[in-house]
Amino acid sequence: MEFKEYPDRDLLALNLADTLASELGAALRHDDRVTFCVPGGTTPGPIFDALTAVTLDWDRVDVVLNDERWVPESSPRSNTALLRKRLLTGHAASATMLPLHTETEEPDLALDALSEGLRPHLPINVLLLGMGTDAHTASLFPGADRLAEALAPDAPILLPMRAEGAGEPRITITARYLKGALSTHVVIMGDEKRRVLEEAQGKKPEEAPIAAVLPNAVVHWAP
Ligand SMILES: O=C(O)[C@H](O)[C@@H](O)[C@H](O)[C@H](O)COP(=O)(O)O
Repeated sequence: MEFKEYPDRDLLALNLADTLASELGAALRHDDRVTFCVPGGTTPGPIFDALTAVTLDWDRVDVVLNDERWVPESSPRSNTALLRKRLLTGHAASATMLPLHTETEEPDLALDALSEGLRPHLPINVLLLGMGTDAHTASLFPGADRLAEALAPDAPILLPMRAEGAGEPRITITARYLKGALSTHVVIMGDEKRRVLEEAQGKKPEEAPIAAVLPNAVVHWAP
């Protein structure tokens, strides 16, 4: 794991957006299409804002969420809606969003169709992950009902996930396919998340799921 510390959140957002854009650019020189996998939640908005100002062959970029909350796109908790608003705009408006949500009542019913939609776009070229203060990443929550399956080496691409700390049911890319990414960045802000991340390094992914992706990750932190 590599740890990068920034003096403040604005500088983190600008520098990390720059790093992600140059990795996407390098991948685009090599491949016809490139998969960029990103978190929802509150942290990545300013990074997305900076990315939308970057000139890239966005029309050859496929964007997919790490995970989604099973709520309609009209909900303020919809990560899909966040992406449409903050990432698929400006220069990045020509990128393609690979869906991680459908209007079915439960994520379980949409799993096969969404997984088949993702399969041709794997492995992920550039992966950005967030982390919660319970050490979850994507929707790999400690204590979640299907965490063991999602951490298994033979896991399917997607699994539904229900956990106490998660609010609504979720759908998540499993650890196997997150770990298969060609480049991995984790973004965290604040002292509490830094402490949680440092402690997670000595723990098993069953206890602190972020530990599953840390060995190959660059962690970006600002106070
Ligand atoms: O849908 C989600 O909730 C995310 O994808 C999730 O894994 C997120 O990255 C962390 O919960 C951190 O969230 P914050 O950035 O809001 O702290």
